[in-house]
Amino acid sequence: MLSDYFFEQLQVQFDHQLPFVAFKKPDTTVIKGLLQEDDQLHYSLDFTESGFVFAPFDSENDTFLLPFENASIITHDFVKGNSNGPSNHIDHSKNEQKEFHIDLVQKGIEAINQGSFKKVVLSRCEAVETSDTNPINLFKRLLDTYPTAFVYCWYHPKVGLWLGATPETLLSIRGNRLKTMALAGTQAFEGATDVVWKEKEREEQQIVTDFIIENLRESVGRSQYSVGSLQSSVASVHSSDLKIEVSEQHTVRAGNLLHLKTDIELQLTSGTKALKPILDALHPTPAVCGFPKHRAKNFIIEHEGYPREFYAGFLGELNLKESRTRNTNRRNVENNAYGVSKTVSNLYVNLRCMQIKNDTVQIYVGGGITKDSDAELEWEETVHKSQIIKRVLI
Ligand SMILES: C=C(O[C@H]1C=CC=C(C(=O)O)[C@@H]1O)C(=O)O
Repeated sequence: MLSDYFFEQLQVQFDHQLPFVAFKKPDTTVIKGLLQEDDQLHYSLDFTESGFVFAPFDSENDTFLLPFENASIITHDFVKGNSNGPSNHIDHSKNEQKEFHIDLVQKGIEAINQGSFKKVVLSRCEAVETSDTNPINLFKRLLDTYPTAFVYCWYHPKVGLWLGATPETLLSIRGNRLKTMALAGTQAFEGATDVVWKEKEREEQQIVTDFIIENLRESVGRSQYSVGSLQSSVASVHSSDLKIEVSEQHTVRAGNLLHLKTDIELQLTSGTKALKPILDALHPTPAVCGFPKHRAKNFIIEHEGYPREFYAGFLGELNLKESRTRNTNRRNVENNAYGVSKTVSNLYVNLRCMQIKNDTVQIYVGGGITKDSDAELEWEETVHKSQIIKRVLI
């Protein structure tokens, strides 16, 4: 029984096989739903459109859009329910899966040793049987279990049904402020976050940070950056000399896992706001693909043995017009008359996700491979990651 009206509307939309997306951002308590009134497919061609974007791992494939102007927007205040907690789901990853993945990782390490690339992210897709594939129930369980993730449910009858709870932001732009992150390196969370990281994970994450800085520098403009400056005050920005602020590597928790993260921010100048060059330069980052990008991507497409589709793609609000009152100080009556309008994009990397197809759940999980990887441990890492989704299955 779906008692809540918000969730009932999603269910009706799904029953009528009409497109919708529902999502909650990590820093909010509001769940938003966009319900499209017909089943027409819309595309994003150059990221100038306005709507909820759903982009694949491989940018050669179509990027879909649920345009704001074609959707009814509904919202709901998130109140944590009691549907989280260990599920009854029995975890038996198949042996053939393990052999295939270990073999794949070994091939990746060989290619690295032969100088083909420095890092590659190798993944697998696991089909899991569950007694409840209702997307609205699964969405509710994801919301309850992962309150600090970007949690979503995306459906289009002509494309498919995807859900996830991702810890990774690809890009967030609010007005002139651009924020992103390098997230990589994994260990199991065992009660403490002040853990020691091995050189392998530090290097794997540093590759992502360096790639993002270098590609922002090229796509946004000439820049300089300083490590560890995010806490300090922002220096004044010269129009032709962008300053990229980069935090130290630090540990963050995502469900049963810990990752290494670096926050990266910069101020855009007018004339550098087109999203396409930035997204083309960044996506897919070495957190989900590898370095150098094209060689790693070719290796993935050739060897993984399944199409990633939207796993490791990105999704979120694109060019949303946000209006705010400039000044809430009652005495400053004159300024109250002016509203401030900003264009906002909040895009997330589609990780810790599942696709529901023919009443089966397909879980997508991967991990970064470097010269120091151990194939057995890389397999274990994907098992840990798969538990994030399995925890909401019954
Ligand atoms: C590719 C995935 O995670 C990425 C994000 C964080 C840590 C990762 C890692 O340790 O390999 C991956 O780069 C995934 O969850 O499928």
